[in-house]
Amino acid sequence: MEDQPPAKRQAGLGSGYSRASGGTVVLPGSPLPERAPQENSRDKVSSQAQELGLVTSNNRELHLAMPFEDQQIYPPEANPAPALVMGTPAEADSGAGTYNQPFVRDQTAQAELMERLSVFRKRVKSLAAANKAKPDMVVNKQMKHLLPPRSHGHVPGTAPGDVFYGKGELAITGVHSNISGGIDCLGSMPAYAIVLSGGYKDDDDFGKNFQYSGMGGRDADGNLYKDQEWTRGNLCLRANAESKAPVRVIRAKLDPETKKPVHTYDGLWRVKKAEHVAGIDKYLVCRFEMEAVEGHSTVSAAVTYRCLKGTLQKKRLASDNAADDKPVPKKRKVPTNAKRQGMLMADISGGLEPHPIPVINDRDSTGPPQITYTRHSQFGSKEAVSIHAAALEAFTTRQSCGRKMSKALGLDAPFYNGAGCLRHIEYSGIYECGESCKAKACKVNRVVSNGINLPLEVFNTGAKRGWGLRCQSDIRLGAFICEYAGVILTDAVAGKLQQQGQDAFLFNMDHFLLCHKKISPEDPPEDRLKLPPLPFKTPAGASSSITVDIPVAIPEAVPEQAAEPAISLKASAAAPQPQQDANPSAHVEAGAAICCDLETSASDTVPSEGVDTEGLKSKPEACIKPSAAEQTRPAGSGVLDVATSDALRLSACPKPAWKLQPSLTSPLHRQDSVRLETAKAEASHASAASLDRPALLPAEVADQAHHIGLPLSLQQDHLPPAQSRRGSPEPSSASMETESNIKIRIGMDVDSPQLAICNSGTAAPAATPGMDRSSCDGCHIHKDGPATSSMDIDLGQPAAGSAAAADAHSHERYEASKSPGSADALAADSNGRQTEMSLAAVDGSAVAAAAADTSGSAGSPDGSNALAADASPHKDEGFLVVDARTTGNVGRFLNHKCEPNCSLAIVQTPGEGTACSSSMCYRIGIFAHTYIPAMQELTYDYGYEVQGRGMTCHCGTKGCRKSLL
Ligand SMILES: C[S@@+](CC[C@H](N)C(=O)[O-])C[C@H]1O[C@@H](n2cnc3c(N)ncnc32)[C@H](O)[C@@H]1O
Repeated sequence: MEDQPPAKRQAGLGSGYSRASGGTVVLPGSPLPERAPQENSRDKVSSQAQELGLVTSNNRELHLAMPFEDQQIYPPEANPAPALVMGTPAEADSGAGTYNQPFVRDQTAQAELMERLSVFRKRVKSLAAANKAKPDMVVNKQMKHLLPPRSHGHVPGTAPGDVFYGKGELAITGVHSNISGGIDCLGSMPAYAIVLSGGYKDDDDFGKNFQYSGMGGRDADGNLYKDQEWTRGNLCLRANAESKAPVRVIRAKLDPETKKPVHTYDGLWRVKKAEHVAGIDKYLVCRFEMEAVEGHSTVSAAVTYRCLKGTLQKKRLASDNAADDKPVPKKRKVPTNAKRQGMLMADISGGLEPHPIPVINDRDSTGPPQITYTRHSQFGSKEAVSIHAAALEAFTTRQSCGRKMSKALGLDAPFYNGAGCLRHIEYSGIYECGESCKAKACKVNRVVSNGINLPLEVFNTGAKRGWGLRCQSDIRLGAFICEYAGVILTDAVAGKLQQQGQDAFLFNMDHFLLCHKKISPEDPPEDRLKLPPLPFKTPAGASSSITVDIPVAIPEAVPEQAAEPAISLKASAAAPQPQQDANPSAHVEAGAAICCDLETSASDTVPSEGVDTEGLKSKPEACIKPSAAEQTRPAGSGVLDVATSDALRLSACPKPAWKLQPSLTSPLHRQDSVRLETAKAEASHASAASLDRPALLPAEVADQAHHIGLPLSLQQDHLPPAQSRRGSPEPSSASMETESNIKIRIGMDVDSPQLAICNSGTAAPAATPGMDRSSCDGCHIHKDGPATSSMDIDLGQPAAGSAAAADAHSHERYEASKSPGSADALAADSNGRQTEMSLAAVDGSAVAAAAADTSGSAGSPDGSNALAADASPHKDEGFLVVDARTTGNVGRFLNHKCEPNCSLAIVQTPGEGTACSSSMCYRIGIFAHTYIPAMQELTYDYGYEVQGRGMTCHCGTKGCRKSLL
């Protein structure tokens, strides 16, 4: 290497040049850049060029484009630096070199190189004009004999920052001789050059250093399907690490205008570390940590990251944002020219998501869906904000660190594995960490917070489900898909939308409970859903509830004149009660049963306390019958003072289909009350016949209630065939009553209520007027035993033909609420069109108000007849609903399938980057609960398991329930 002043850098010229970021791109077939003749090499070059016909008409030689005019690593011209020193002979043999001197380009060699490149370009151009396939490969083969021998270090004549168009040009100049592979090497010698294209998941580019994954074991999409081995290129690169021989690095990126790859020679780099580690695809990867050789390298792509894909791009963007102190990724430039067939929009997110989300319709002429895209939910009202804030505050153990929080709650954290996938897909409550958590383990606990990381696309399903969502790549089990974002509304506002039939895009925030795998109550507790407690405790004045739609099994058809269903209460387990709880005037011994037989007739008068409680005390092992006066009311009701120990059983009478099996760990107190209400509604034959959908059985109701914090258990005694989980009820005759709706409200002043409540579901045999209680097999009352609680029993039955009766023909609403101050209440009632279970945190008065509210006009002041005439939709000011009708994200495009591939979880994340006014935020996360191959529609179970307004399900799965709300 001789001492030479650095060459004057020259920008690309001419009409055939397009600018790539930071440099000049020389395109094949374009006029080559011209420059003024140079004294030192022109004659020689010109004669050769003349020979080859590679000189311009004005006798000028051709040159490589010389980008990076603002290049820092070159010494200023005024102060020429010594030439490159290749180190000691030994080092030179190994290719190591010291590279301790600044770089200087060899101009003579540059001219020779340029000449060769010119020939190459000309030939490629002519072959391309003749439509020859892969002209660069062909010409490369033809000119192979002109290639210099492979060597380490800079190829004489090149300089960091030089731009080449295609691997053919890299090969013909000797910068990277392997025209098809990423690693240029021979045998087991240290590698000469690598191309960093950013196409592999395990690559990661941080500019001045990067991580390079080895060769082999990949399928056509770049996914690993087997372990990489220390052979061929991997072995050679490891030799670089051992010998310190530098590697030429070429970064590939797409030219933004031509969309064709542009290769930039980024100079010399060393392999700092070579290791065999588990990659993202779980197979072993040969991974190389690369670092730049100071003064001999540049970072051409660091400013654009266009060569990076997927997680790499996201990581780069994330680190960029962190550096810029911006919480959300930079807005991307949305590509405008759609290439894919049927692509209606290149990116429905308008650049807000890290990946473009195209809208594809290759089936018909339907236009793209019109929505205002939002990455995160926004609050629709101040009320929604305060309910949300109250729910958050309710977590007294709330800590800013999601990991600490989950520990405090005894949850099975960490929630995510190293690849950001849920460790258990049945998680339903997840606490993520924020930016303030600095621990390494906290950093992986930010999956929903980090946002969408999959190449999703909206597409026309063409299967009567409208638009749907799918992913262009395979999705791993437990991977986060997206959140369900929209405008957060209060239950009250959502109820109105629901009344107007505008509920297709409403998502109840506690709906997730139904979207999870249901586990039998017989399963041991440890196998059940791993749920965190939900916000029961609410600051005074605030109100929050969790609402779940729960359909209930439709009982057998009932003759029209059938009257009263019966309910029996039975204390089934004996255990000593604390003496202070004993009530000498009214108690029932543990193991006793209470049978309530209340006759009903049409009347608007609904006494709330009509049961002869004295009779209960004095007539053990007898059924209670209402007084003659009470028989005129439409629904029986009453209060029973019941002694119970640590278990209480409520069973249908006379032939129970389901039993209530509360297993109280704490004794009930005297002021506790259990209210049972039942109502029958008359339905037309048509309605009954249309009940083609099985309902959620009470066991599931209780099971789910258990999982949201009221641990319930149920026993199924006799399940009528008509009520099987997936079966359909028997159609009734025209004059039949089709169901019995039962409202149950249980209040307890205990800290850990454990109650099981179940709809008896046996209206037919129980609802015969004047039924002899002797048919109440096994119903008996014991007088003895401590009285520790009281029960209100309401058996409500709306008048035949009333609006309530007409509307409440197929659904029941279950509501569980707990007041912070006094009583926990669990109630089930009929609410007409909607069947719901809600877990509400309200103050004491709100409980009463809610009860009165749901009771409709026939409700008594104390709400005891809450069920009877209620035909209105959900009226409680409960929890929150996400409305994605017009404002939302891709979550709104996931359709329902009865056998879905995704499930949902409530995720509490830091409020950073969201519209949350508080520091934390509830979000609905959608996760893959199975491995999902690319392009398969992403779906979840909407959870509507009872027939609603008759929308037919078109999910097409084997287990389709045929209907969705
Ligand atoms: C949350 S949106 C899903 C996106 C919707 N497909 C679209 O085109 O925008 C819910 C609506 O999609 C339709 N849908 C979803 N799953 C369905 C299914 N399995 N069968 C029939 N329609 C379905 C229904 O119209 C439903 O009200």
